[in-house]
Amino acid sequence: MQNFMDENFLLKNETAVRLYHDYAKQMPIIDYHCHLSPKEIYENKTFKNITEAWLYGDHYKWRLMRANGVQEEFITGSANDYDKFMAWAKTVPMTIGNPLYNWTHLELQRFFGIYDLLDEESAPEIWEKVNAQLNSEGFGARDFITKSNVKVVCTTDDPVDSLEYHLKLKEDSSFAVKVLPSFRPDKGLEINRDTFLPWVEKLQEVSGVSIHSYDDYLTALESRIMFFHSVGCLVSDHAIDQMLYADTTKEEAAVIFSEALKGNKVSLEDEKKFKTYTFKFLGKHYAELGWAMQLHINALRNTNSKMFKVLGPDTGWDSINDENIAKPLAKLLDLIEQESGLPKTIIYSLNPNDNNIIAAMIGNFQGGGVPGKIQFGTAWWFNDNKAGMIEQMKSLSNMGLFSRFIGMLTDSRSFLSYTRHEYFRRIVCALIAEWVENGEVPNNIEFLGKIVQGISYQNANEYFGFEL
Ligand SMILES: O=C(O)[C@@H](O)[C@H](O)[C@H](O)C(=O)CO
Repeated sequence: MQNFMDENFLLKNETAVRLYHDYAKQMPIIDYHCHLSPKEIYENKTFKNITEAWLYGDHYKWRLMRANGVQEEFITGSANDYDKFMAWAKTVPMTIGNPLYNWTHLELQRFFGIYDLLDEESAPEIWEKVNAQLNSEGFGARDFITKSNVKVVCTTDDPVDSLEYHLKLKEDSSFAVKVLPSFRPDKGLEINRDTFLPWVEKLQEVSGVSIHSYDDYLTALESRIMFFHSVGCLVSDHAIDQMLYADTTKEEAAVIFSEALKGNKVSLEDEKKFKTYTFKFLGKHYAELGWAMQLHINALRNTNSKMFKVLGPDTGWDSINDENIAKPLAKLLDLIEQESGLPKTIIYSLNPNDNNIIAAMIGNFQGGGVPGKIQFGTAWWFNDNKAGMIEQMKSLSNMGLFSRFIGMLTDSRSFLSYTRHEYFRRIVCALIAEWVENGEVPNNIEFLGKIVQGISYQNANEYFGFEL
């Protein structure tokens, strides 16, 4: 029986052990999609206690605490930080089988040198030990990033954002890590949401373009793309909760936009047309600038209306959508490919039933001399666990090139989440080692080690052009 989370955690045979310890472990991290605050990075935010670092924004933990019967007061409510930590500590033993059980202990091990199991009994001492470290030198936001050997962080940013802190970080030679914005124009595409018109107002203000027409709108969007590019942006990101497509023309999209500008809701068919044409426009500009375009498809967000009113988005009330994606996705990719050529594109679906659809789809649009140009994105959110990662990687390897996979990201709001890359790398090494043990893959450790280092780091460096 294997010891609990020792140095060979998840590594079931000698090949896996060698691949992880001799090849994967030392590779730097490129976190090309996360929700960290550039302000907190710039200010090297410190954390008064482990509750602030762990529980203030992590809806993954919040969901498990709720499932464990913890009252909301001890999750996002008015309880004090110690009581919230105790509520999480009581929940942790109940999370066995969930990745948070392992992530929690990995974070205690890697950042605080604590190898005890976290539970109600050990919590008081762990609270003291961790907080003593958090309140000492070297435990700020920047320190967690540099200690994790992170070379690039791509945050998620609204096109109307000033990028004030990215600009400040760019000028700060004391911090060698690249902190780059990602262009996430969701509010500018969701034409029927109440956020649309206020966002257009803000776009008008920050771009200096008076927006009276769809042409003006596209001009303003382009100006923000160029601004983001000037700050170092190389990635865009789109939450496509429902994959939509409709044949359309710029003239049709312009009429639809004008209707929305008057404050009118548009039909679903017109929403499809507006989104299709605007995506075509965006994809063209992404391709021209060498950006990668991320599509995060099939999330079912804010399902609990009562709690959405209280807590807002990204607070643990989302789940997996089951909208069909194949045809509208293929049509959109084909439209952009025909018109301007697709940008580098990374496709994620929150529904693992879409794994084979995406793994097959990406093969339809590879080319341009770019290895892995169209990527099947790593197991996302509810799939960010051992089974979900293995299933995604098996689909990819069954139909595409696993060796060209750009690998893991944290997608997190916590500075302690970089151990997710270790968790992922261990799973990659175990999967390849299983193929070796089965005689499916030659036991050439140098060759396999090179592939592991590609998936862990080098592929992403080359793919995004970070030039590290
Ligand atoms: O980018 C998204 O829309 C999701 O990743 C969302 O931010 C979600 O709250 C999340 O962080 C899942 O890991």
